[in-house]
Amino acid sequence: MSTFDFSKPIAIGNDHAGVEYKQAISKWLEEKGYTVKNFGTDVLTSVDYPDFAHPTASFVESGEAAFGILICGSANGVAITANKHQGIRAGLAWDNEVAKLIRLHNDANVICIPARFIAVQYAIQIIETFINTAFEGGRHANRVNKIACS
Ligand SMILES: O=C(CO)[C@H](O)[C@H](O)[C@H](O)COP(=O)(O)O
Repeated sequence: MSTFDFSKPIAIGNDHAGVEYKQAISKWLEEKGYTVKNFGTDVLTSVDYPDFAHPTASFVESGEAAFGILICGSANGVAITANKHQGIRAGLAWDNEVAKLIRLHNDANVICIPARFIAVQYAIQIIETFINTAFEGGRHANRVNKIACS
């Protein structure tokens, strides 16, 4: 069961390593009836991932998105960048189990996909798992509430 508000768009951002994955993921999401807002580059020319991860994260942080998807080569650059935003909990997901855990335990609102390490169809499966998993709360809520630093 998803707890995301799909009256809002899904924000998606990527660098040059994530262009093709962004296109395939966006197509799949739109075919499923979701609205996607693109903050990523659409060309393969080398770019700097923070220029795309920050705007994506800002849109999620402002409450305008259901959640965010970020894609780069290893997913680390975009995850590190997004997690600089106070309202963002960005989790790196390379398989279904981890995608489930970043929702169940961490209430992640951004999923970061490593395009150079997993197949595109598997990336789509991972995102489907993320969408269909709700935060478990309980002991995890105490921990999530302690993440923010002043
Ligand atoms: O930032 C990253 C790793 O932390 C991303 O994987 C980038 O996509 C990667 O660094 C880009 O590398 P490139 O050699 O400039 O294509």
